[in-house]
Amino acid sequence: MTKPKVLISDKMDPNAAKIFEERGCDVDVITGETPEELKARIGEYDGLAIRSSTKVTSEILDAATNLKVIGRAGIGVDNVDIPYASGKGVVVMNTPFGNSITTAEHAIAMMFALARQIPAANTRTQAGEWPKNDFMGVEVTGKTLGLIGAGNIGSIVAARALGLRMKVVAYDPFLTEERAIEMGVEKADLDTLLSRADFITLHTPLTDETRNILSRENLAKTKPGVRIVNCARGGLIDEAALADALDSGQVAGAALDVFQTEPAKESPLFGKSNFICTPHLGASTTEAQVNVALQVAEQMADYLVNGGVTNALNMPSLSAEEAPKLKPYMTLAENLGSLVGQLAHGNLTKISIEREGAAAELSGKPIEGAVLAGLMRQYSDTVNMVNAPFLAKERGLDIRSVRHEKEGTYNTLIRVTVGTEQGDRSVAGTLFGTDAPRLVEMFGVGIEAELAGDMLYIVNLDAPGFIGRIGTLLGENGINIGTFHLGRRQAGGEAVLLLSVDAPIPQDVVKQACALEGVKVVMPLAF
Ligand SMILES: NC(=O)C1=CN([C@@H]2O[C@H](COP(=O)(O)OP(=O)(O)OC[C@H]3O[C@@H](n4cnc5c(N)ncnc54)[C@H](O)[C@@H]3O)[C@@H](O)[C@H]2O)C=CC1
Ligand SMILES: O=C(O)C(=O)COP(=O)(O)O
Repeated sequence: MTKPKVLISDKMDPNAAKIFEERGCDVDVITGETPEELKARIGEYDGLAIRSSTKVTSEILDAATNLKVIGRAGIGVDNVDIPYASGKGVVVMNTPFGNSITTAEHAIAMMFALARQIPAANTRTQAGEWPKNDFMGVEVTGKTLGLIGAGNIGSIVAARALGLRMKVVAYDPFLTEERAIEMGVEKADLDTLLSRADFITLHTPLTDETRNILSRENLAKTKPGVRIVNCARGGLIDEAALADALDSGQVAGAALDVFQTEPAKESPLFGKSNFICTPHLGASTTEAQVNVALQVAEQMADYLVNGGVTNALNMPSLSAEEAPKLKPYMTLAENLGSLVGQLAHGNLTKISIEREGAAAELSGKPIEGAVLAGLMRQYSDTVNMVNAPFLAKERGLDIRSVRHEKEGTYNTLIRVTVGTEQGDRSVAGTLFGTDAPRLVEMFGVGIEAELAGDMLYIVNLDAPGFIGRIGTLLGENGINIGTFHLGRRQAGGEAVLLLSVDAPIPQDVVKQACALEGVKVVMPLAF
């Protein structure tokens, strides 16, 4: 097997490259390339490891013809076009906790730097001025911290602020009352927070809802003399409005680690005496960089080498231990999806995926992804488990997943039922032993078959002589039959015939088979 190839395109702790190599990947570290250079190179790689500098746009993804996984050594993934990556079947992972303490500490450091004007005092002291009378600070003890975003980083900032004897008011639409009590913070709406906070720190991702959350209008609602810290994402604050608010004194000080446009080479904020900034250093500590580098390399290598999925933003998790156990189920699931997809001719409105017995104990999402991948392969060659659920939803397919803990006839079973214009159609399969996927039921008829290669599906009226006639027809056309599987509901009723053949069946042979007496359906299948 050729080794997966990974490109590290942003500055990353050397532990990342080491882990990739140890885990069986070839790795190149090439940082600081232009988008054109990256576009020209990316086609060679199975994995791309990044921080915030590399912008993974749709153009880059179009050129990334072999790419399977993007790993973000850090938290924010706004530099990756995730919907586009999902559409291309590329898994996007991040390391959601590795740098959160470090970033929370940076926010607290910025808050103190603002409260005591440390950067300006330092500059002027070192210039020989000794400006002791120019820097009157404020205490943080007893002050109110307004926390916008109370997730991983926000809650660490809250804990540190409580330790500093501050009061914490949090605005986060997803924060429950119980969690707020557990964190020791007061849950508030945004306007209340703005009117009460002496310090505001931001800890949300940049989304359509959070963009410009500190707009000109909202800055005007703040308590006069507020100090604002943003170590989350540029774009959360209207920078021009913030510059005006600093000039008017409405905002007494602002500290930004992140800017709307990065690298920020110019800004209306630069040069203001009550403004502090750092060049996106929130995650830049030795500890955090080792954490995220190790973690991203381990996660990506797991996926590329073993199929394990951790911390993916566009796919359910799957541990490296569970991945090998799931492998035969994934083949079964994909084949069942493919079978119903081929038989239903695309007229599908809904699909239900049932797991019974041992299959019910396994993660449902990967099995669901594999069924949908098999199903959606009728429409697109580039479909895989990552993009199949998105494509299925795009087509308006109603997807249901059901688990039955109790075993039925088989100790493990996957059943796929699709809703078509002609009514519901169901197929089911099991594993023989631990790793041999088998179809065991098709449209209510018991039939045992391995779904592989080229096959022919026939429904006919059960009558003597038919099997001989179909065998003769295929033989006369030079088609060799590999395996032969029969099933029927009752003697003399409808019978199902599933043949595996050594080559695809030509259309004219299909037509001849359709013309045979008693034949109702003839359909070539491929797996
Ligand atoms: N400056 C730096 O170097 C670093 C910046 N960050 C950034 O910090 C931010 C927060 O990271 P985490 O705490 O790990 O993320 P998280 O996902 O744990 O927390 C984000 C919180 O924001 C809340 N939220 C979402 N929409 C909101 C809205 N409209 N209003 C208020 N709250 C809302 C969510 O409910 C969630 O609780 C991210 O944008 C991340 O990219 C992270 C690491 C380093
Ligand atoms: O993890 C994050 O979200 C960060 O913003 C850190 O960015 P960086 O890896 O330092 O470019």
